[in-house]
Amino acid sequence: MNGNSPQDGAPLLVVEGLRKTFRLPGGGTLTAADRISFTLPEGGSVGIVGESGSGKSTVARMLAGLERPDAGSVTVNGRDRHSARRGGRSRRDRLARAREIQMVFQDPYVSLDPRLTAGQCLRTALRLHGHPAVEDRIRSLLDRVGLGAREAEARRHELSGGQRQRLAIARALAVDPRILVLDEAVAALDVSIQAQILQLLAEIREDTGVALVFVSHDLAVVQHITDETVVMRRGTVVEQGPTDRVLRTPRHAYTRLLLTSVPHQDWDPSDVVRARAEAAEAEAA
Ligand SMILES: Nc1ncnc2c1ncn2[C@@H]1O[C@H](COP(=O)(O)OP(=O)(O)OP(=O)(O)O)[C@@H](O)[C@H]1O
Repeated sequence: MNGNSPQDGAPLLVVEGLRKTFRLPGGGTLTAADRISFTLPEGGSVGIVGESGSGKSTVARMLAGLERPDAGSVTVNGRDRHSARRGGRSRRDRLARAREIQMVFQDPYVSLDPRLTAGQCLRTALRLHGHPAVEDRIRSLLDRVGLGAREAEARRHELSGGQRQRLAIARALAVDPRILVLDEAVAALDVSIQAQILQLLAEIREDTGVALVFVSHDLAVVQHITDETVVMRRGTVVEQGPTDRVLRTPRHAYTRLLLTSVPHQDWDPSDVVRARAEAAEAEAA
C-alpha cells in the first residue's frame, strides 16, 4: 500500500457531516445526503445500504472526489480530501488523491476503452500514475483478479460481465489504493458470479490490506464482506453499527424492512408490505 500509515489508532477514513444538495431542473432543490458520518479503520470494510434513491451513490461519489460536498469533510489519514486550495489543485495533487481512494462502478463496460486490450488498459492506468508499466506487474495484477493470458489480449466486448468487473478491480488496484469504493459492483452479475467477485474482494482485502466501502441495495451482499454497516434512507443515516448486530437485531423499522425484502426460504412477499407499513408508521411517529 502506498502513503504513510495512519496516525496512532486514528481511523484511516473519517467521514463527518457530509451533505449534498442538488438543484432540480424545474427549480427547487433535493438533499441527496445529509449529516452522513462514519469511520473506517485501516484494512476495514464498511457497507452502505439502502433502497434506490436513498443517497448511497452520492455519498460514494463524494468519497471518491467526483462530487463536492456542500458541508462536512472526508479525511484520509488525517488529510481533508476536499480542502480548497488557492489556484486549484495541481495534476499531481489530483493523481495523489485518486491513489488514496479508487472507485469501481456497477457497469465497467462504459468505463473501459473499447480500443484497449485488458493488458493495455492496465498499462495505461499504471503509466498515468507514474508506475513503471512492466509486463510482470501487469501479469501479476491480472493474476490477482483471476484473469489469464487469453483475457490479457481481449477487448471489453470479448470479456464476460464477471471478467470485465475483475478487470475494473485490477485497474483500481494498479495504483495501490488505500481504499476501494465499490458502488453496486456486483449488482449486474448473476448470483454465482456475484459470489465469486465477493470472494475475490475478501481475498484482496486480506492479502493487501486495502479497506473497502461497499455500496449496495442488497443486504445479502454486505453481510459477507463488511464489518460495519451504515443504513441510509432518504439521504440520512437511520442506523449504523457492526454488520452482525445490524442484521441480527435491527433497531430501526426501515432496516427491518430491508431485511424482510431479501428473498429466502418460506419468504412471503406480504411480509414486505407489512414491514413497509411499519417503517412508514415509525417515520410518522
Ligand atoms: N446530479 C444530480 N442532480 C439531481 N439529483 C440527483 C443527482 N444525483 C442524484 N440525484 C438524486 O439524489 C437522490 C439520491 O440518488 P443516489 O443515486 O445517490 O441514490 P442511490 O441510493 O445510490 O440510488 P441508486 O442505487 O438507484 O443509484 C435521488 O433522488 C437522485 O435522483
